[in-house]
Amino acid sequence: MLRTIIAALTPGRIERLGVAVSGGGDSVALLHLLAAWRAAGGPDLAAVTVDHGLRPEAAAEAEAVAVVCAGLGVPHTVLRWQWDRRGNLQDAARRARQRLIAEWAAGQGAGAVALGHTADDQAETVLLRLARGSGVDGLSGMAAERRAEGVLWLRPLLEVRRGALRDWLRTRGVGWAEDPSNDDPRFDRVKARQALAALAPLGLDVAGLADTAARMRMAREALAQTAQAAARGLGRIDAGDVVLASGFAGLPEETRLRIAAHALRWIGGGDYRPRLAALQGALAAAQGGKPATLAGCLLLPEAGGLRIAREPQAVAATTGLVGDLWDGRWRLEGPGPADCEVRALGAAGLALCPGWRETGRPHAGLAATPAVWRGANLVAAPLAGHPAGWRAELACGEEDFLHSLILD
Ligand SMILES: Nc1ncnc2c1ncn2[C@@H]1O[C@H](COP(=O)(O)OP(=O)(O)OP(=O)(O)O)[C@@H](O)[C@H]1O
Repeated sequence: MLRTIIAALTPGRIERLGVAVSGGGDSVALLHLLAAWRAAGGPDLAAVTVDHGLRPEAAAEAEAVAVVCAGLGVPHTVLRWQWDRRGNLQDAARRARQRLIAEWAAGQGAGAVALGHTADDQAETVLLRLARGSGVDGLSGMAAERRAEGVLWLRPLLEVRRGALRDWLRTRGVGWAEDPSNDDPRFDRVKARQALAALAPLGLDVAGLADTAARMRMAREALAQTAQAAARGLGRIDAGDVVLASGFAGLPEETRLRIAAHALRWIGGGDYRPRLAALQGALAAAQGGKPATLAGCLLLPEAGGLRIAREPQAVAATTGLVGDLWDGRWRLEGPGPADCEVRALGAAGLALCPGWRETGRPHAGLAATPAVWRGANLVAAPLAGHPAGWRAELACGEEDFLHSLILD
Protein backbone atom coordinates (compact mmCIF):
# COMPACT_ATOMS: atom_id res chain seq x y z
CA MET A 1 0.00 0.00 0.00
CA LEU A 2 2.73 2.44 1.01
CA ARG A 3 4.64 1.60 -2.17
CA THR A 4 1.63 2.47 -4.33
CA ILE A 5 1.30 5.92 -2.89
CA ILE A 6 5.02 6.62 -2.89
CA ALA A 7 5.07 5.73 -6.59
CA ALA A 8 2.07 8.01 -7.14
CA LEU A 9 3.78 10.88 -5.36
CA THR A 10 7.17 10.74 -7.10
CA PRO A 11 9.47 10.85 -4.07
CA GLY A 12 11.99 13.59 -3.64
CA ARG A 13 10.02 16.19 -5.51
CA ILE A 14 8.09 17.65 -2.59
CA GLU A 15 9.75 19.01 0.52
CA ARG A 16 6.70 19.75 2.61
CA LEU A 17 3.43 18.05 1.83
CA GLY A 18 0.02 19.14 3.09
CA VAL A 19 -2.58 16.46 3.75
CA ALA A 20 -6.32 17.16 3.88
CA VAL A 21 -7.93 14.92 6.49
CA SER A 22 -11.69 14.93 6.95
CA GLY A 23 -11.55 12.25 9.62
CA GLY A 24 -13.12 9.63 7.33
CA GLY A 25 -11.43 6.27 6.67
CA ASP A 26 -9.77 7.24 3.39
CA SER A 27 -8.04 10.38 4.54
CA VAL A 28 -7.13 8.93 7.94
CA ALA A 29 -5.45 6.04 6.10
CA LEU A 30 -3.72 8.55 3.83
CA LEU A 31 -2.42 10.42 6.88
CA HIS A 32 -0.99 7.23 8.40
CA LEU A 33 0.56 6.14 5.12
CA LEU A 34 2.18 9.52 4.60
CA ALA A 35 3.48 9.54 8.19
CA ALA A 36 5.03 6.13 7.52
CA TRP A 37 6.61 7.51 4.37
CA ARG A 38 7.98 10.51 6.28
CA ALA A 39 9.61 8.10 8.74
CA ALA A 40 11.20 6.34 5.75
CA GLY A 41 12.63 9.57 4.32
CA GLY A 42 9.51 11.06 2.68
CA PRO A 43 8.56 14.73 2.84
CA ASP A 44 7.76 16.73 5.92
CA LEU A 45 4.00 16.82 6.64
CA ALA A 46 1.29 19.20 7.82
CA ALA A 47 -2.37 18.21 8.13
CA VAL A 48 -5.55 20.24 7.85
CA THR A 49 -9.22 19.67 8.58
CA VAL A 50 -12.02 21.96 7.46
CA ASP A 51 -14.93 22.15 9.87
CA HIS A 52 -17.88 23.16 7.72
CA GLY A 53 -20.05 23.52 10.81
CA LEU A 54 -22.81 21.58 9.04
CA ARG A 55 -23.09 18.62 11.38
CA PRO A 56 -23.05 18.72 15.18
CA GLU A 57 -20.34 16.02 15.25
CA ALA A 58 -17.99 17.94 12.93
CA ALA A 59 -16.09 19.77 15.68
CA ALA A 60 -15.53 16.52 17.60
CA GLU A 61 -14.32 14.82 14.39
CA ALA A 62 -11.84 17.62 13.76
CA GLU A 63 -10.67 17.25 17.35
CA ALA A 64 -10.25 13.50 16.82
CA VAL A 65 -8.04 14.20 13.78
CA ALA A 66 -6.01 16.61 15.95
CA VAL A 67 -5.43 13.81 18.47
CA VAL A 68 -4.32 11.36 15.75
CA CYS A 69 -1.98 13.98 14.31
CA ALA A 70 -0.50 14.74 17.74
CA GLY A 71 0.16 11.01 18.14
CA LEU A 72 1.94 10.91 14.79
CA GLY A 73 3.84 14.16 15.40
CA VAL A 74 2.15 15.89 12.45
CA PRO A 75 1.21 19.56 12.94
CA HIS A 76 -2.54 19.96 12.43
CA THR A 77 -4.80 22.95 11.77
CA VAL A 78 -8.58 23.20 11.89
CA LEU A 79 -10.10 25.73 9.50
CA ARG A 80 -13.68 26.85 10.06
CA TRP A 81 -16.17 27.87 7.43
CA GLN A 82 -19.69 29.22 7.61
CA TRP A 83 -22.14 28.99 4.78
CA ASP A 84 -23.54 32.37 3.73
CA ARG A 85 -26.63 30.51 2.46
CA ARG A 86 -25.86 31.45 -1.12
CA GLY A 87 -25.78 28.90 -3.94
CA ASN A 88 -25.82 25.15 -3.63
CA LEU A 89 -24.57 24.02 -0.22
CA GLN A 90 -22.48 21.05 -1.40
CA ASP A 91 -20.87 23.06 -4.15
CA ALA A 92 -20.24 26.08 -1.90
CA ALA A 93 -18.68 23.82 0.76
CA ARG A 94 -16.38 22.14 -1.76
CA ARG A 95 -15.20 25.43 -3.23
CA ALA A 96 -14.69 27.01 0.18
CA ARG A 97 -12.73 23.96 1.30
CA GLN A 98 -10.43 24.20 -1.71
CA ARG A 99 -9.86 27.92 -1.21
CA LEU A 100 -9.26 27.63 2.55
CA ILE A 101 -6.88 24.69 2.16
CA ALA A 102 -4.97 26.49 -0.63
CA GLU A 103 -4.50 29.57 1.59
CA TRP A 104 -3.45 27.36 4.47
CA ALA A 105 -0.93 25.46 2.27
CA ALA A 106 0.65 28.72 1.11
CA GLY A 107 1.04 29.81 4.75
CA GLN A 108 2.62 26.42 5.62
CA GLY A 109 5.08 26.53 2.74
CA ALA A 110 3.48 23.35 1.34
CA GLY A 111 3.47 23.45 -2.45
CA ALA A 112 1.32 20.32 -2.70
CA VAL A 113 -1.69 18.92 -0.83
CA ALA A 114 -2.66 15.25 -0.84
CA LEU A 115 -6.34 14.22 -0.91
CA GLY A 116 -7.81 10.85 -0.01
CA HIS A 117 -9.89 10.07 -3.13
CA THR A 118 -9.88 6.37 -3.88
CA ALA A 119 -10.56 4.13 -6.89
CA ASP A 120 -14.15 3.85 -5.64
CA ASP A 121 -14.51 7.66 -5.66
CA GLN A 122 -13.12 7.67 -9.19
CA ALA A 123 -15.60 5.05 -10.38
CA GLU A 124 -18.51 6.93 -8.77
CA THR A 125 -17.36 10.14 -10.46
CA VAL A 126 -17.19 8.47 -13.88
CA LEU A 127 -20.64 6.92 -13.41
CA LEU A 128 -22.15 10.26 -12.40
CA ARG A 129 -20.57 11.93 -15.41
CA LEU A 130 -21.87 9.21 -17.68
CA ALA A 131 -25.31 10.01 -16.31
CA ARG A 132 -24.79 13.65 -17.29
CA GLY A 133 -23.85 12.72 -20.86
CA SER A 134 -20.21 13.79 -20.42
CA GLY A 135 -17.70 13.37 -23.23
CA VAL A 136 -14.07 12.38 -23.25
CA ASP A 137 -12.94 14.97 -20.71
CA GLY A 138 -15.60 14.25 -18.11
CA LEU A 139 -15.22 10.51 -18.45
CA SER A 140 -11.50 10.76 -17.82
CA GLY A 141 -12.47 11.26 -14.16
CA MET A 142 -10.42 12.98 -11.49
CA ALA A 143 -6.78 13.71 -12.25
CA ALA A 144 -4.06 12.25 -10.04
CA GLU A 145 -2.39 15.68 -10.19
CA ARG A 146 -4.05 19.01 -10.74
CA ARG A 147 -2.95 22.59 -10.26
CA ALA A 148 -5.53 25.02 -8.91
CA GLU A 149 -5.46 28.06 -6.64
CA GLY A 150 -1.67 28.03 -6.71
CA VAL A 151 -1.47 24.52 -5.22
CA LEU A 152 -0.62 21.14 -6.69
CA TRP A 153 -3.43 18.79 -5.57
CA LEU A 154 -2.40 15.16 -5.44
CA ARG A 155 -4.57 12.06 -5.25
CA PRO A 156 -2.15 9.25 -4.48
CA LEU A 157 -4.91 6.78 -3.52
CA LEU A 158 -6.78 6.90 -6.83
CA GLU A 159 -5.83 3.33 -7.63
CA VAL A 160 -6.47 1.97 -4.16
CA ARG A 161 -9.83 0.46 -3.17
CA ARG A 162 -11.73 1.97 -0.25
CA GLY A 163 -12.19 -1.48 1.31
CA ALA A 164 -8.45 -2.19 1.18
CA LEU A 165 -7.71 1.05 3.04
CA ARG A 166 -10.20 0.23 5.75
CA ASP A 167 -8.78 -3.28 6.11
CA TRP A 168 -5.33 -1.72 6.42
CA LEU A 169 -6.59 0.59 9.18
CA ARG A 170 -8.35 -2.24 11.01
CA THR A 171 -5.27 -4.44 11.08
CA ARG A 172 -3.43 -1.54 12.70
CA GLY A 173 -6.21 -0.86 15.18
CA VAL A 174 -6.74 2.67 13.87
CA GLY A 175 -10.29 4.11 14.06
CA TRP A 176 -12.00 6.68 11.87
CA ALA A 177 -15.26 8.62 11.73
CA GLU A 178 -18.18 7.48 9.58
CA ASP A 179 -19.92 10.46 8.04
CA PRO A 180 -23.66 9.61 8.14
CA SER A 181 -24.18 11.48 4.86
CA ASN A 182 -22.10 8.74 3.18
CA ASP A 183 -25.24 6.58 3.50
CA ASP A 184 -27.80 9.25 2.73
CA PRO A 185 -29.49 8.26 -0.54
CA ARG A 186 -30.40 11.89 -1.25
CA PHE A 187 -26.80 12.44 -2.34
CA ASP A 188 -25.87 11.52 -5.93
CA ARG A 189 -22.58 10.02 -4.80
CA VAL A 190 -24.39 7.62 -2.51
CA LYS A 191 -26.79 6.70 -5.32
CA ALA A 192 -23.78 6.05 -7.57
CA ARG A 193 -22.26 3.77 -4.94
CA GLN A 194 -25.50 1.81 -4.67
CA ALA A 195 -25.87 1.68 -8.46
CA LEU A 196 -22.35 0.30 -8.80
CA ALA A 197 -23.21 -2.51 -6.43
CA ALA A 198 -26.32 -3.25 -8.48
CA LEU A 199 -24.37 -3.15 -11.76
CA ALA A 200 -21.64 -5.53 -10.62
CA PRO A 201 -23.40 -8.63 -12.07
CA LEU A 202 -23.17 -6.92 -15.47
CA GLY A 203 -19.43 -6.61 -15.02
CA LEU A 204 -19.72 -2.84 -14.68
CA ASP A 205 -17.53 -2.34 -11.65
CA VAL A 206 -14.93 -0.08 -10.09
CA ALA A 207 -12.04 -1.64 -11.99
CA GLY A 208 -13.84 -1.41 -15.34
CA LEU A 209 -14.76 2.23 -14.84
CA ALA A 210 -11.21 3.02 -13.75
CA ASP A 211 -9.94 1.45 -17.00
CA THR A 212 -12.39 3.54 -19.01
CA ALA A 213 -11.21 6.66 -17.18
CA ALA A 214 -7.57 5.84 -17.94
CA ARG A 215 -8.30 5.35 -21.65
CA MET A 216 -10.35 8.52 -21.77
CA ARG A 217 -7.45 10.39 -20.21
CA MET A 218 -5.18 9.20 -23.02
CA ALA A 219 -7.73 10.27 -25.62
CA ARG A 220 -8.18 13.60 -23.90
CA GLU A 221 -4.47 14.28 -23.97
CA ALA A 222 -4.31 13.54 -27.69
CA LEU A 223 -7.31 15.76 -28.42
CA ALA A 224 -5.88 18.59 -26.33
CA GLN A 225 -2.58 18.38 -28.19
CA THR A 226 -4.37 18.50 -31.52
CA ALA A 227 -6.32 21.55 -30.37
CA GLN A 228 -3.16 23.20 -29.10
CA ALA A 229 -1.37 22.68 -32.42
CA ALA A 230 -4.38 24.07 -34.33
CA ALA A 231 -4.60 27.09 -32.01
CA ARG A 232 -0.89 27.73 -32.43
CA GLY A 233 -1.30 27.75 -36.19
CA LEU A 234 -4.55 29.70 -36.47
CA GLY A 235 -4.80 31.80 -33.36
CA ARG A 236 -3.25 34.95 -31.98
CA ILE A 237 -3.87 37.12 -28.95
CA ASP A 238 -4.78 40.72 -29.72
CA ALA A 239 -5.46 43.14 -26.86
CA GLY A 240 -6.42 40.17 -24.71
CA ASP A 241 -8.85 38.82 -27.33
CA VAL A 242 -8.39 35.41 -28.92
CA VAL A 243 -8.47 35.87 -32.69
CA LEU A 244 -8.88 32.76 -34.82
CA ALA A 245 -8.16 32.93 -38.54
CA SER A 246 -10.59 31.71 -41.20
CA GLY A 247 -9.15 28.17 -41.19
CA PHE A 248 -10.82 27.71 -37.80
CA ALA A 249 -14.15 26.94 -39.48
CA GLY A 250 -12.57 23.97 -41.28
CA LEU A 251 -11.35 22.25 -38.11
CA PRO A 252 -13.20 19.19 -36.75
CA GLU A 253 -16.03 20.24 -34.46
CA GLU A 254 -14.38 18.65 -31.41
CA THR A 255 -11.27 20.79 -31.93
CA ARG A 256 -13.27 23.96 -32.52
CA LEU A 257 -15.32 23.40 -29.38
CA ARG A 258 -12.24 22.67 -27.32
CA ILE A 259 -10.42 25.82 -28.46
CA ALA A 260 -13.50 28.03 -28.08
CA ALA A 261 -14.36 26.63 -24.62
CA HIS A 262 -10.81 27.25 -23.49
CA ALA A 263 -10.76 30.79 -24.91
CA LEU A 264 -14.01 31.60 -23.08
CA ARG A 265 -12.58 30.52 -19.75
CA TRP A 266 -9.20 32.09 -20.39
CA ILE A 267 -10.84 35.44 -21.11
CA GLY A 268 -13.94 35.26 -18.91
CA GLY A 269 -12.27 33.54 -15.94
CA GLY A 270 -15.16 31.07 -15.47
CA ASP A 271 -14.69 28.10 -13.18
CA TYR A 272 -16.48 25.74 -15.51
CA ARG A 273 -16.70 25.13 -19.21
CA PRO A 274 -19.89 26.45 -20.78
CA ARG A 275 -22.54 23.85 -21.49
CA LEU A 276 -22.06 22.04 -24.76
CA ALA A 277 -25.37 23.06 -26.34
CA ALA A 278 -24.81 26.73 -25.44
CA LEU A 279 -21.31 26.62 -26.87
CA GLN A 280 -22.45 24.93 -30.07
CA GLY A 281 -25.22 27.52 -30.45
CA ALA A 282 -22.89 30.49 -29.91
CA LEU A 283 -20.26 29.13 -32.29
CA ALA A 284 -22.83 28.37 -34.99
CA ALA A 285 -24.23 31.92 -34.68
CA ALA A 286 -20.81 33.58 -34.84
CA GLN A 287 -19.68 31.47 -37.75
CA GLY A 288 -22.93 32.32 -39.50
CA GLY A 289 -22.01 36.00 -39.18
CA LYS A 290 -24.05 36.86 -36.06
CA PRO A 291 -22.29 37.98 -32.84
CA ALA A 292 -23.07 35.88 -29.78
CA THR A 293 -22.56 36.27 -26.03
CA LEU A 294 -21.49 33.47 -23.71
CA ALA A 295 -19.71 33.07 -20.36
CA GLY A 296 -18.93 36.78 -20.03
CA CYS A 297 -17.48 36.94 -23.53
CA LEU A 298 -18.43 38.02 -27.03
CA LEU A 299 -17.98 35.79 -30.05
CA LEU A 300 -17.55 38.13 -33.00
CA PRO A 301 -17.29 37.09 -36.64
CA GLU A 302 -14.08 38.53 -38.09
CA ALA A 303 -12.50 38.15 -41.53
CA GLY A 304 -14.00 34.72 -42.11
CA GLY A 305 -12.80 33.64 -38.67
CA LEU A 306 -13.70 34.50 -35.13
CA ARG A 307 -12.70 36.94 -32.40
CA ILE A 308 -13.48 36.05 -28.79
CA ALA A 309 -13.45 39.15 -26.60
CA ARG A 310 -14.55 40.15 -23.09
CA GLU A 311 -18.18 41.21 -22.85
CA PRO A 312 -18.50 44.91 -21.85
CA GLN A 313 -21.48 44.17 -19.61
CA ALA A 314 -19.44 41.62 -17.63
CA VAL A 315 -16.83 44.23 -16.59
CA ALA A 316 -19.07 47.31 -16.43
CA ALA A 317 -18.83 47.41 -12.62
CA THR A 318 -15.23 46.17 -12.25
CA THR A 319 -12.96 48.79 -10.70
CA GLY A 320 -9.37 48.51 -9.54
CA LEU A 321 -6.37 50.46 -8.37
CA VAL A 322 -3.59 51.27 -10.80
CA GLY A 323 -0.98 48.51 -10.53
CA ASP A 324 -3.48 45.90 -9.26
CA LEU A 325 -4.77 43.10 -11.44
CA TRP A 326 -7.95 44.26 -13.16
CA ASP A 327 -10.53 41.69 -14.29
CA GLY A 328 -8.07 39.03 -13.14
CA ARG A 329 -5.73 39.65 -16.08
CA TRP A 330 -4.77 43.25 -16.84
CA ARG A 331 -2.21 45.49 -15.19
CA LEU A 332 -1.98 49.17 -16.12
CA GLU A 333 1.14 51.27 -15.75
CA GLY A 334 1.63 54.89 -16.54
CA PRO A 335 2.71 58.36 -15.57
CA GLY A 336 -0.20 59.25 -13.24
CA PRO A 337 -1.79 61.31 -11.83
CA ALA A 338 -1.82 59.35 -8.58
CA ASP A 339 -5.55 59.36 -7.84
CA CYS A 340 -6.61 57.38 -10.92
CA GLU A 341 -8.51 54.14 -11.03
CA VAL A 342 -8.97 51.43 -13.63
CA ARG A 343 -12.41 50.81 -15.08
CA ALA A 344 -13.72 49.45 -18.36
CA LEU A 345 -13.62 51.91 -21.22
CA GLY A 346 -17.31 51.45 -22.06
CA ALA A 347 -19.11 52.94 -25.02
CA ALA A 348 -18.97 56.42 -23.48
CA GLY A 349 -15.20 56.25 -23.01
CA LEU A 350 -14.72 54.87 -26.47
CA ALA A 351 -16.52 57.90 -27.87
CA LEU A 352 -13.64 59.96 -26.43
CA CYS A 353 -11.02 57.92 -28.32
CA PRO A 354 -11.10 59.13 -31.92
CA GLY A 355 -8.14 56.90 -32.81
CA TRP A 356 -9.85 53.60 -31.92
CA ARG A 357 -10.54 52.60 -35.54
CA GLU A 358 -6.82 52.62 -36.34
CA THR A 359 -6.31 49.80 -33.84
CA GLY A 360 -8.27 47.52 -36.21
CA ARG A 361 -10.21 46.19 -33.22
CA PRO A 362 -13.99 46.00 -33.06
CA HIS A 363 -15.97 48.58 -31.12
CA ALA A 364 -17.80 45.94 -29.03
CA GLY A 365 -14.59 44.35 -27.73
CA LEU A 366 -12.78 47.64 -27.09
CA ALA A 367 -15.56 48.81 -24.78
CA ALA A 368 -14.53 46.00 -22.38
CA THR A 369 -10.83 46.91 -22.32
CA PRO A 370 -9.28 48.55 -19.25
CA ALA A 371 -8.99 52.33 -19.16
CA VAL A 372 -7.58 54.81 -16.68
CA TRP A 373 -10.11 57.17 -15.15
CA ARG A 374 -9.90 60.09 -12.77
CA GLY A 375 -13.43 60.42 -11.50
CA ALA A 376 -15.56 60.85 -14.63
CA ASN A 377 -12.58 61.95 -16.73
CA LEU A 378 -10.88 59.54 -19.09
CA VAL A 379 -7.09 59.70 -18.63
CA ALA A 380 -5.99 56.90 -20.96
CA ALA A 381 -7.27 53.95 -22.95
CA PRO A 382 -4.07 52.20 -24.00
CA LEU A 383 -5.76 49.50 -26.10
CA ALA A 384 -8.12 51.88 -27.90
CA GLY A 385 -5.65 54.26 -29.50
CA HIS A 386 -5.45 56.70 -26.57
CA PRO A 387 -2.36 55.63 -24.58
CA ALA A 388 -1.34 59.03 -23.09
CA GLY A 389 1.88 57.34 -21.86
CA TRP A 390 0.03 54.36 -20.28
CA ARG A 391 0.55 50.67 -20.99
CA ALA A 392 -1.84 47.75 -20.45
CA GLU A 393 -0.07 44.44 -19.83
CA LEU A 394 -1.76 41.06 -19.90
CA ALA A 395 -0.73 39.06 -16.83
CA CYS A 396 -0.79 35.88 -18.93
CA GLY A 397 -0.13 36.04 -22.66
CA GLU A 398 -0.19 33.82 -25.73
CA GLU A 399 2.07 31.09 -24.36
CA ASP A 400 -0.15 30.80 -21.29
CA PHE A 401 -3.23 30.52 -23.52
CA LEU A 402 -1.65 27.69 -25.51
CA HIS A 403 -0.10 25.95 -22.53
CA SER A 404 -3.27 25.97 -20.43
CA LEU A 405 -5.23 24.52 -23.36
CA ILE A 406 -3.59 21.21 -22.49
CA LEU A 407 -4.38 21.48 -18.80
CA ASP A 408 -8.03 22.52 -19.03
N1 LIG B 1 -13.68 18.60 5.80
C1 LIG B 1 -12.55 18.23 5.22
N2 LIG B 1 -11.37 18.65 5.72
C2 LIG B 1 -10.21 18.28 5.13
N3 LIG B 1 -10.14 17.53 4.03
C3 LIG B 1 -11.28 17.10 3.48
C4 LIG B 1 -12.55 17.41 4.05
N4 LIG B 1 -13.50 16.83 3.30
C5 LIG B 1 -12.85 16.18 2.32
N5 LIG B 1 -11.52 16.32 2.42
C6 LIG B 1 -10.48 15.77 1.54
O1 LIG B 1 -11.05 15.45 0.28
C7 LIG B 1 -11.02 14.05 0.07
C8 LIG B 1 -12.28 13.56 -0.62
O2 LIG B 1 -13.39 14.02 0.05
P1 LIG B 1 -14.68 13.14 0.23
O3 LIG B 1 -15.76 14.04 0.66
O4 LIG B 1 -14.87 12.29 -0.97
O5 LIG B 1 -14.18 12.20 1.39
P2 LIG B 1 -14.87 11.93 2.80
O6 LIG B 1 -15.98 10.99 2.59
O7 LIG B 1 -15.18 13.22 3.50
O8 LIG B 1 -13.79 11.29 3.76
P3 LIG B 1 -12.56 10.35 3.56
O9 LIG B 1 -12.07 10.51 2.16
O10 LIG B 1 -11.59 10.87 4.55
O11 LIG B 1 -13.05 8.97 3.88
C9 LIG B 1 -10.83 13.47 1.46
O12 LIG B 1 -10.24 12.20 1.40
C10 LIG B 1 -9.95 14.47 2.10
O13 LIG B 1 -8.59 14.34 1.67
